[in-house]
Amino acid sequence: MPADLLSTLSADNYSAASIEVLEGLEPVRKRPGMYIGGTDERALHHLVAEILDNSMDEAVAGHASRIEVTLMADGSASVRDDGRGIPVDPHPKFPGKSALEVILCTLHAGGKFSGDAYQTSGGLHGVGASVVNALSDRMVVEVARNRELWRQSFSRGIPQGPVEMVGPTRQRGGTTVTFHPDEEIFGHHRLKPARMMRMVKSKAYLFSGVEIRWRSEIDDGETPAEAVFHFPGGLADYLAEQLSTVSIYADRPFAGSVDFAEKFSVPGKVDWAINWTPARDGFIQSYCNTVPTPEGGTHEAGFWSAILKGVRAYGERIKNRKAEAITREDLLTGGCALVSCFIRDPEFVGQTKDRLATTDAARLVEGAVRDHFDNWLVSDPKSAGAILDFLVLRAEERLRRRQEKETARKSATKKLRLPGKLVDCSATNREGTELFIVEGDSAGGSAKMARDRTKQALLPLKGKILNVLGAASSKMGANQELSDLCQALGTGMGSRFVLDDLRYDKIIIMTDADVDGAHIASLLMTFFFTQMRGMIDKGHLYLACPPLYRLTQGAARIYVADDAEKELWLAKGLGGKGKIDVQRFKGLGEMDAKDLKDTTMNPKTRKLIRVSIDDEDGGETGDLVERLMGKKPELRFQYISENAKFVEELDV
Ligand SMILES: Nc1ncnc2c1ncn2[C@@H]1O[C@H](COP(=O)(O)OP(=O)(O)OP(=O)(O)O)[C@@H](O)[C@H]1O
Repeated sequence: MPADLLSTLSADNYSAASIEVLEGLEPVRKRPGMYIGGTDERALHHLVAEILDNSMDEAVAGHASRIEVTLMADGSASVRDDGRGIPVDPHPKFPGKSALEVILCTLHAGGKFSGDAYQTSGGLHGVGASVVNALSDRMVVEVARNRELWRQSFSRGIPQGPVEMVGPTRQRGGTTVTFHPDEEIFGHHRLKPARMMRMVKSKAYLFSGVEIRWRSEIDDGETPAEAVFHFPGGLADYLAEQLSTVSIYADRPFAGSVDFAEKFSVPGKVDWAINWTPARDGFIQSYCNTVPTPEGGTHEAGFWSAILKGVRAYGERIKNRKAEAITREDLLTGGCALVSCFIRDPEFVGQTKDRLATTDAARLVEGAVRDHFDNWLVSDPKSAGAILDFLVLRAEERLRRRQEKETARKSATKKLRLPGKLVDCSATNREGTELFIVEGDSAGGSAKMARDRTKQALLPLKGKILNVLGAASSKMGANQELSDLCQALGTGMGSRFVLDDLRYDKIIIMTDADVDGAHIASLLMTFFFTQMRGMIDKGHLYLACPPLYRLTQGAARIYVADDAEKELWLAKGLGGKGKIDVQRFKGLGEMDAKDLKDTTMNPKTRKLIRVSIDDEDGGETGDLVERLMGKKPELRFQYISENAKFVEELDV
């Protein structure tokens, strides 16, 4: 919504009384996204990570060696460790409250701030356990200390009584946290055995000093009900498992572990493993203090820097001048790496800790890995030579492509047989360009007027495209709409897909805000997911979010996305004079060019959703696409019955 409008709308009723102060754990329930990144399935599993990370911190600190994680039949999760046990004695600063209650019911309460109780911990904000407590309708914490068992129960962050001594126990120490995620927050999402077990297993790989026992009372038909994870081989084993089905360049990966105390006189260490394969795109999975950092950060930067310098130096050593051209981008093509560092006082971006920001981590990791890598390359000239040749080839390919691309767009537009209905943009290179795939010719009309002709291109599609799941490739090739789409994108599909040939930066699916529109968008996403997966992985695919209503009251005008938002504004008023006029857009074609531009196309005012696949996905997305879009109606039916609650909420 334009900013001037916003300000006129609510100037009158904004006063001191509008300023609320949320108390206790209230802010967590009000804005869960701020603490766990949303309320979706990923966020739900993040609750388990928070509790498991606490037990891992106990293990890494040398106080626990066994952790048990259980997914229970009622959807609760329980994490038990044999560590020191959360302190239960009265807290000196909160009279009448135990340390346990303070930890569970107060944000920013914890034992990891000073570094005395834990040297290198994944926890640092003192928030995790209380957030899980706030977002669970039931939580029970049991603590064994000095052979006494203590227990306290909570509901939605509120203690259901004080901590009580239940009786003697044979356990010397330990903590068991059992929680049931609140459906008010997470709706129909449930903890999934496969996803939980993957998380548990990866933790065991990250710290060989721990044994993690997994148990699930929920049977998903594929995940074992019980398993014990203990990996003395650490990351090298983890990488070998991940690359077990592809050919690799080095028989044994470049793997190792360096204690920072020995080299730099600071606490902490780094473990790593890397190998190259010609068979798939590379990846890096990084961790800091056993917390996954899917967005990377300084430890990853330090690692790549060591590898890059090592590869170039080795090239120089064996007089292969071409190695100078290798860049970090080339390392990642086929380079599969795991990096896990342990440092004191890590600085992460956000509570979900997706990226490490500690500057020093880059220096420490680079310094630790570099010498080892040089030695490894020299000690195994066969693997080193093969990897160097592979990387030089990748660098040459990249340079050739870049050269081609510099002249490409212009000549490609001439050379390529572009589909007649493509309304192309005039920019000569890809940067900043967008292709809107629009539903129907009429929508194409107003979009044509609304677009920025230098950067925004349009491809109107007629009706529904072919559902590619289960369709023979000959049928796909013969389908006019799909072949237009491929030509416009310039990339080829399936095994012939080449991401570098993509002619636009962003591909934006723009369909009506109704059921048909959603169906067309899902057919297109299925097509991209199965035939042009790299486009999604590299973040080029987006969904436009056209509004459903336009509300006008005198001079005030706003666009809203759905009925709930409409009702809200109808009740509140827009701040203009007279009656509120409601216009429902039945389709994009009904919007005039200005409406479409302001709400959906202008990069300054629109909202876009980026289509992405969860890093920890492990095939779940493919599975779901197959169930929903595949040829077997019984799978679709099964999904709908299992998720009936969700489906009831759909606007059909
Ligand atoms: N399993 C456990 N064993 C021993 N102490 C624990 C355990 N779980 C939690 N604690 C104590 O409770 C404190 C608070 O935990 P909480 O998860 O709220 O925050 P944190 O781990 O300090 O930081 P973060 O918010 O980054 O996770 C910890 O710092 C630790 O002192």
